[in-house]
Amino acid sequence: MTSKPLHQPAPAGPDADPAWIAAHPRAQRVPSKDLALFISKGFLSAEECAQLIDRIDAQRRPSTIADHNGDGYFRTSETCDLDHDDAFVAGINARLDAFTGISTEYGEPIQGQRYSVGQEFKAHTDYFDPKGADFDRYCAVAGNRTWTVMIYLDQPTAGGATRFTRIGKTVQPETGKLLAWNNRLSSGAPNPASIHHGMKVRSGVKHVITKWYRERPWG
Ligand SMILES: O=C(O)CCC(=O)C(=O)O
Ligand SMILES: [Fe+2]
Repeated sequence: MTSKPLHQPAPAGPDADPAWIAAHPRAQRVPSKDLALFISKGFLSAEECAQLIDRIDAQRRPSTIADHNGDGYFRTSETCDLDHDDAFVAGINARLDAFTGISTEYGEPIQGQRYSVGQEFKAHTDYFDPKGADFDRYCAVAGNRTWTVMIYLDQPTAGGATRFTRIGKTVQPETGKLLAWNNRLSSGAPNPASIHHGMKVRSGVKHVITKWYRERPWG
């Protein structure tokens, strides 16, 4: 069943309003004074998740990271750039924009990530370090990342949780479950409390989609 969690019309501005997200009938805010983090179970149906998994498995490549720190095992998953000319993908993208209330031009294209047993993405932030060597390369045009939206497409039989290490919150993968968080402080500066770890899959496989919004229009 496809959920209809949104109240309309979406504001479609450059930034998300946490109060507006919190008002979605199926969104819950995780109690934390340091991070605006929301969970919405059943955002996608199992059928929609399966369709995305098929596309990710067909187009995956090794994942990469910015500001490489010398640890070749930091992010061992595979990544897929989903094709937004595909009407199904474009439809999911529009629903994520409607969930956040952010205007579509601020969004990067949705990516897929796939983790098999032993793969992980160690603790990191989704924003780019303004002092990092790769900042200009990734942020000169659109600015830094603002909000992250992520959806679990399946459930590994063991492992694969997302652990927000600074705020002490661990989220278990569940088919169709959406997470959304603000990577900035109210000042607009990056929020170090957004650090999170895509933990090792111990058994089974894990697929997610990730979408990041930017300070300025993308591309
Ligand atoms: O797979 C996860 O649980 C986290 C993924 C993630 O943090 C990312 O792709 O930036
Ligand atoms: Fe991340």
